[in-house]
Amino acid sequence: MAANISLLNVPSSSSVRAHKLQIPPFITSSSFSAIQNGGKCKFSSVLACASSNGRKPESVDTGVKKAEKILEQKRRAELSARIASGEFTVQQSGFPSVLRNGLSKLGISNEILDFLFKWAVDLDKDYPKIPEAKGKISAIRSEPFFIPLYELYLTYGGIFRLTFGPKSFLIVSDPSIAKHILKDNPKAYSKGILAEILEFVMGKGLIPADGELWRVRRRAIVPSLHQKYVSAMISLFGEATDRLCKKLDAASFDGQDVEMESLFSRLTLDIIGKAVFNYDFDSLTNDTGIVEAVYTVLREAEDRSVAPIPIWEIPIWKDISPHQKKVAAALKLINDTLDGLIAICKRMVDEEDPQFHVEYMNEQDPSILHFLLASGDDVSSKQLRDDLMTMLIAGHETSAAVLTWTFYLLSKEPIVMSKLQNEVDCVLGDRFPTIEDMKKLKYTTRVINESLRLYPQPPVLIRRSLEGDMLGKYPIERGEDIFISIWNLHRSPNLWDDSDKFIPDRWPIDGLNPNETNQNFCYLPFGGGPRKCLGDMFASFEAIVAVSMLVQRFNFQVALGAPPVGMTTGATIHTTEGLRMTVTRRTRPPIMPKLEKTMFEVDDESGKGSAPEGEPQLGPKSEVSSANS
Ligand code: HEM
Repeated sequence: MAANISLLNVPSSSSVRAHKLQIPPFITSSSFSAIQNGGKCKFSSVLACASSNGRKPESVDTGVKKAEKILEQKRRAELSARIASGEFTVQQSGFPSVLRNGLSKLGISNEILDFLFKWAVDLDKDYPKIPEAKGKISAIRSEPFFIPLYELYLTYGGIFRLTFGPKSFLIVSDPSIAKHILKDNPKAYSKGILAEILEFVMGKGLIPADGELWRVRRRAIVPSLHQKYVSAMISLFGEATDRLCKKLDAASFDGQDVEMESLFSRLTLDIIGKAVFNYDFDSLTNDTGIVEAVYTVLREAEDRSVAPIPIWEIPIWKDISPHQKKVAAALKLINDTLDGLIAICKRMVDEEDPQFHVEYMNEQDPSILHFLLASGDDVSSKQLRDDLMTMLIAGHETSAAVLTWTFYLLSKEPIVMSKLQNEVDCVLGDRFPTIEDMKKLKYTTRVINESLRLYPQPPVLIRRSLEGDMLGKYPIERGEDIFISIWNLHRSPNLWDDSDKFIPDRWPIDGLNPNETNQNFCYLPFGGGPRKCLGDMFASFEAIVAVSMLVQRFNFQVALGAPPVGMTTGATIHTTEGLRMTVTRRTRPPIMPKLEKTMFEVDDESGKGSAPEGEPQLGPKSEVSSANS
């Protein structure tokens, strides 16, 4: 997560979500308090209709596509007109942070620099100014926040300042600036608002943690996701997906439609529970107290992120509010469960006297928790719990969202679907996928690469500058809140041909697996630099296994009469009203095995699987826009 926080796909609440606020969980300022979501995304490329996936005659599909296009053009024209009319007004700002940077490097404290530079602002007139968009709250009402940011990006470019009343944010959509923040100078940035919001649930877990604590925890956790562990996870993914298939089988037999988003949320919860701390939520089968508790906490994180007043911080409130009491009870249940699992695992490790080595794995319990304890990880139970909770959230909602949007996209492109099914039939026939199949399921991987391009989870990354820095040609000062819009990077018409279209073939089938490095930071579904997602290979394989097994066995169509599939967001992108599909059993596929080349390789020193890096492949346009120019 998501910033893979999110939080937010609570199966029972998709209709509630539709009416939730549309700002990310990290924007808590009261200046945003008035932002309300009208409930439907107007971005027409995500409107689905029951006629997709070849269900109705071609002419209806074409008509719908035309209507969508017209709506999209109209919406864009309206926003452009508002920008032109001055609803967003360009202003100038900037700070002499080059000088400040130099003084900082000489060891002058930030307090002194802050004092000095209050008086020095006027000296800064020679520096270029970051374009500034002044926003009205109404401008981003009724849409997921990253959609208006996209429109503003088209107007203001790869870096601009967005000011709402007293609050201002830098919006970065330029690959070279994103690279600078994430990879070249990451020490100058913290997780900022994100850490503040997530504290109640993740504590000092790996996502919100900064500085030395983050370094120590990352060094301890990364080795646990070694190649052997990830390979062992393939059967876990397969077994969990098989349970989902059984559910779909029953629904298809009964002629019932299914809401796929909530099922994917349960699938990935079951997987991550086993993978991280060997706990079987079994949420695909049961609604136990602990599953409900997990969703209560996730929902609370979302609610807190958009609440106008942090009412939960009022000491007495949490004791008298029934809702806050429920949240506290849910958190306690999860924490107690995690403490219990840690205690059980500690006993197991004590009894087994493990011969610890780099690819250590307990066959009965291959979980990350077991690895950490066996490694002698010297950490408090509270820190361990925070890390486990962080991975639970990070690896749950992100993966669920990827599967949801992949099936949504597939439902709109029957040709892609049949090509995908063809590959799966050839590679798998009717058996479960194995680790060897991961490199053979090339088109499946491309489908997921492309889905991650169009629906990045999360759509923005959050940072706060810890010192003055240069972003492109612009100086910035300490304390700037920054959103790196992955959505904008992934959909930029300057960077991609047919940027809004779902074209898995844009990624050469025998090319390298695309990642931020070989795509020059135009494509960064797992972030980049030292804080890159550590579950990238885990998540990629999880998606490949789930997608391949599902399309191997079923055909999927958006259900007739299903509500349009709009977007809403916490940190990952959710649908507004779920993804209702009609699922039908496929006839047994023929078995035609073949295919050879490797798409994923083992990552060097970390021992963690990762996509290989290399020269840029076809994907983004070769021209990379830059705010430096
Ligand atoms: C498709 C699924 C996933 C996506 C799209 C995804 C995406 C991301 C992204 C973009 C980041 C960088 C955040 C930032 O720089 O602010 C991140 C970080 C992280 N992810 Fe993932 N993630 C996924 C699955 C997972 C899984 C399965 C796990 C755990 C097994 C995981 C654990 C983490 C952790 C712990 C971090 C924080 C790393 C750090 O700050 O050092 N993610 N993820």
